[in-house]
Amino acid sequence: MASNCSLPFVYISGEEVRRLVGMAELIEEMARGLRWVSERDEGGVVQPVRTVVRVDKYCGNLGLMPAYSSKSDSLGAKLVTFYPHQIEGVPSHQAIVIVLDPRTGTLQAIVDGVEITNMRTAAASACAARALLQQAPRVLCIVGSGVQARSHAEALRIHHSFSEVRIWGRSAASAQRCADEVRAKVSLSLPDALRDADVVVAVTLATEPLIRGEWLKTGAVVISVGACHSDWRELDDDVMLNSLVTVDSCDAAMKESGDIIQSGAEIFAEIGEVISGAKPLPSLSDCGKKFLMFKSLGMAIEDVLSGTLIYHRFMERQTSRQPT
Ligand SMILES: NC(=O)C1=CN([C@@H]2O[C@H](COP(=O)(O)OP(=O)(O)OC[C@H]3O[C@@H](n4cnc5c(N)ncnc54)[C@H](O)[C@@H]3O)[C@@H](O)[C@H]2O)C=CC1
Ligand SMILES: O=C([O-])C1=[NH+]CCC1
Repeated sequence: MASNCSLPFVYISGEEVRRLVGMAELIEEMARGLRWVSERDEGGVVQPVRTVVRVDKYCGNLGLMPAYSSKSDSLGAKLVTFYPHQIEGVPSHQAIVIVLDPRTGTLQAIVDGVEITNMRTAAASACAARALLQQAPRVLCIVGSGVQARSHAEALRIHHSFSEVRIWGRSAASAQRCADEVRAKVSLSLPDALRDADVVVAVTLATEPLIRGEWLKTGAVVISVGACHSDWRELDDDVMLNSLVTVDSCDAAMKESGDIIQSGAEIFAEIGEVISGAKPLPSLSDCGKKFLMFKSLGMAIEDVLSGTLIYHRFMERQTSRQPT
């Protein structure tokens, strides 16, 4: 705890986050969190829908995301900024997660929130893919080539072995860099990238519909991670109205998801209800739909469960290194 020893709390960097927690275990942690959220009072999660402070002068946003879980006894909050038109070299999303002692309210840790956001978002998507896929998938298409594209390529491969992973990005050079890093192929045209894909992950900063239903294979699982404002879109009405729609949180979706609000698509369930078995998936032909989709907006509980797990790991390591 060298650099932290004079503070009553610890600071945990992004590099340490990566060392302390793996994607596979975070997937299971997110599955618990998603289930608890959907169990309402019984699940013991308290989390208001994110408050977003708009910084219109700079086209930025500051999200405030507090949460408590009585089941895991975790209390904390994330502060996240997202600046879609970011300047070169500055990440579009920056964050810190604070971990508090739920018994006293005392600050225990400030954890780098960038790495937590990257990992927990992809881990939640991997839970959703596992819950929604009806058969083993072959082709994964990732639309977008930023940091979430990379973490999703890692997380989705944990439970599924894709024979092909495709990346499409607005900039061919950035798509190529991303594809090289994650061992995937670049597709230069979006319809080609989507053709016959079993799983489609949309991780862009698009504000207008980008993915069209006519380009998707019937039965595709679509995971939409971007478009977190009521006036932003990533998917067209054809995708939305022909999908069996699941979300991380109904309350958040009805406030923040432009794709859901503007298309008028009905929400079938929260993904936690599918994971727990409370809402079994109907067959697509029975419900007259073509696609299954998960709309992820990101929830505070995902950050607080991750931050608490990382904090406990960090403290265990410190204790085991203390001279006796
Ligand atoms: N649901 C959740 O829990 C979370 C969602 N997000 C969202 O995921 C998305 C991706 O985030 P990051 O990878 O961190 O961002 P990033 O800045 O690293 O990457 C964004 C990608 O979107 C592309 N892009 C920007 N505008 C576009 C457009 N009009 N059409 C097509 N592509 C476009 C960029 O070229 C880049 O490849 C964002 O919308 C972000 O807000 C991020 C964190 C958590
Ligand atoms: O959950 C999250 O951290 C975010 N969701 C959209 C932008 C950031």
